[in-house]
Amino acid sequence: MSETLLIAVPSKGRLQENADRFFARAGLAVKRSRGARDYRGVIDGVPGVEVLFLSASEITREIGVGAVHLGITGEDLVREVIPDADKAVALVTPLGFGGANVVVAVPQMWIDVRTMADLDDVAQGFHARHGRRLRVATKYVNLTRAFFAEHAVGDYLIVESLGATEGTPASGAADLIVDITTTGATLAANALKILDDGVILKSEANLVASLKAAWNGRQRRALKSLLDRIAAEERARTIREVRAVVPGDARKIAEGVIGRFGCEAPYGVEKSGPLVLHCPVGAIHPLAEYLREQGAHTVGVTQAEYVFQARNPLYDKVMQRLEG
Ligand SMILES: Nc1ncnc2c1ncn2[C@@H]1O[C@H](COP(=O)(O)OP(=O)(O)OP(=O)(O)O)[C@@H](O)[C@H]1O
Ligand SMILES: O=P(O)(O)OC[C@H]1O[C@H](OP(=O)(O)OP(=O)(O)O)[C@H](O)[C@@H]1O
Ligand SMILES: [Mg+2]
Repeated sequence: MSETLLIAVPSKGRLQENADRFFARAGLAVKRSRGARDYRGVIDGVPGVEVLFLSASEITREIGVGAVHLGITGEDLVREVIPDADKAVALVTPLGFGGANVVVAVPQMWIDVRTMADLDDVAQGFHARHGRRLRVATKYVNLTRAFFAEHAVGDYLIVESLGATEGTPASGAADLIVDITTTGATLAANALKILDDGVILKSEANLVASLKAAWNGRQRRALKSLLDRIAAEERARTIREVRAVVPGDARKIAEGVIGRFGCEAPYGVEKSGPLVLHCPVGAIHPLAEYLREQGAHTVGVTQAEYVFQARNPLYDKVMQRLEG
């Protein structure tokens, strides 16, 4: 393999646009090389990185065998496609898009079937009544097998489906399905309902690192350089910078709000202030209220573009998994 770090990025489908936006947010300009090799690209200003444009399912396979170092793909695909995924990959960070649940859904007409236990009852009597086993249409064969085994449902047959899975109960090709859903519109249009305990996985797009790939020093440095920008953007997005001047000892107030609101004082606090805090987005309003109760005249809140920290939790996570 070459010396470069290979990162696989969705080239089409519903993850592509969001993946482009994710890189842009982190200040990473992904450039497609022109000409015959335009399924490859580079990232401006980050040497030693090569980008591959693939479909989400191809990305997942490549990560699983260690043919690429990093990729963006759905957790559903990771768990379905990669054997022993927990050992083969590190989920570096969830990306906040591509959200979808993998679910067990049955015809709405099956009014007595609400849970996996009910489904087991149906499965057990099914062969005697119909002369064949219950059929489950899905492309998530491995997730289905594992989930049904967990619920001790054994008497069924998987019908592999590569598209229009939701239509198979109506067409008679299957009795129920396991598929991915976001809005539920496709299930509803096909008169299917999700079992009460039938959510197999809540998935979203992740930045995923392969633990099977060869990671030499140059590739690790390139990873650090990428994750440095990604972590700084993530930190900036999830906190707000809060400024205030309080009467009295600012260090005491800082101590209080750090415990109470989950804030940090990243630049330290002098006795005479001012307070500069990094606080979780959800804590901003109660914090602003509190600081005014403590005598602050004005509380300013801004969103940083990047917050670079000495330790990079994303890089550390990958290194721990590689070395552990
Ligand atoms: N409503 C949804 N339906 C399907 N996939 C979704 C949905 N929402 C998010 N996703 C994510 O997108 C992934 C699939 O993306 P997409 O269908 O665009 O590519 P793909 O299935 O890999 O393409 P192909 O099958 O052509 O190789 C899913 O595995 C899932 O992680
Ligand atoms: O719950 P909903 O919001 O209705 O979304 C779910 C549907 O979207 C996906 O199909 P997609 O459009 O990707 O077509 P595909 O089956 O060809 O991948 C998925 O396979 C479901 O059929
Ligand atoms: Mg699809």
